[in-house]
Amino acid sequence: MSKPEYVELPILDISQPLQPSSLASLSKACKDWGFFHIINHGISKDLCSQMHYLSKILFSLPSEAKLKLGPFSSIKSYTPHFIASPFFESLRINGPDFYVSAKSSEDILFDKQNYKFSETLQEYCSKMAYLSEKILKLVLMSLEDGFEKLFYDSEFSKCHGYLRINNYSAPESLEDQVEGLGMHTDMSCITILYQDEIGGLQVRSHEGKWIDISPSEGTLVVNIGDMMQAWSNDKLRSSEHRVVLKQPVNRFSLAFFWCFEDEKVVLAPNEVVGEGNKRTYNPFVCSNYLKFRENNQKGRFEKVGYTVKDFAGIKSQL
Ligand SMILES: O=C(O)CCC(=O)C(=O)O
Ligand SMILES: [Fe+2]
Repeated sequence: MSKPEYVELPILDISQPLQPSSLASLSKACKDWGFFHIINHGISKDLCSQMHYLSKILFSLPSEAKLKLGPFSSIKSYTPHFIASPFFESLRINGPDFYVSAKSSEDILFDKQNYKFSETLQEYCSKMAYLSEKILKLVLMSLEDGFEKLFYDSEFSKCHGYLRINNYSAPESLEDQVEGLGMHTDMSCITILYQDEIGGLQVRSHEGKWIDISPSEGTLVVNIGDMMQAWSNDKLRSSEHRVVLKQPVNRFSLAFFWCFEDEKVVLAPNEVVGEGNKRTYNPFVCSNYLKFRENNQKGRFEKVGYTVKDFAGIKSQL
């Protein structure tokens, strides 16, 4: 397999108003890669360490305990190994009341011990929800100055978030490169990702090359999801990405997805399409796309019509 190349994605200091040059690099990164980094985001190192600590406790529970939250339980917050990959398992915490969601899993997982599980998750998720709103406004601004004022309240004020705590177990053999999470696009508007220091996240270039998105302390990764790609009439890119496991160690990540409400009709406003440009998507209801993806989950991404383009894209007539 050829060595992945390197891409320099912008690192935005989001504690400061963005300068025109940063907005320009954000705009380019969202169009070319759909990925960028943020720093000074207000998520402390301490909070990330606490999340890591809780994740270790949670995923080291016996399978029987975790499966009480599994696909065949009423709560369904746990995805066991062998669904996404043999190495991947995750726990989902839903908004808008992250505390209640975390507590319902906590009560089933742990007897009476108090690890401050739900409090910590609530703190992390509410900070992520706040950050998502802020970043979405910057992304709108990067499309065109004034779009955040024009569209944020009317189109994005009912967005909601959920967190996936992802655990990748250490592969035994590294002879072939091991896929921890196969190629996919996110269904969100945007995703904010914390990855530990192990590395392995890769984004696919337009030419189909896999490029490493290396971890860096204090930095979060942001990526554009399918909903924003459709809403922006393809001006923002929802890139395929995956996780490869290159070291014989456990890997941990936190993916926070900021999504449209289920009943939202996703349709790029005329101003976003721009005069003289063709629409690239038919309008669709958000939840119908989510169902479409669920039904295709077992299909191989490369072979089966699987993305928002396959679902609602308008085929160009050549
Ligand atoms: O674990 C990672 O770094 C990426 C996870 C991811 O892409 C996802 O959960 O959608
Ligand atoms: Fe993803």
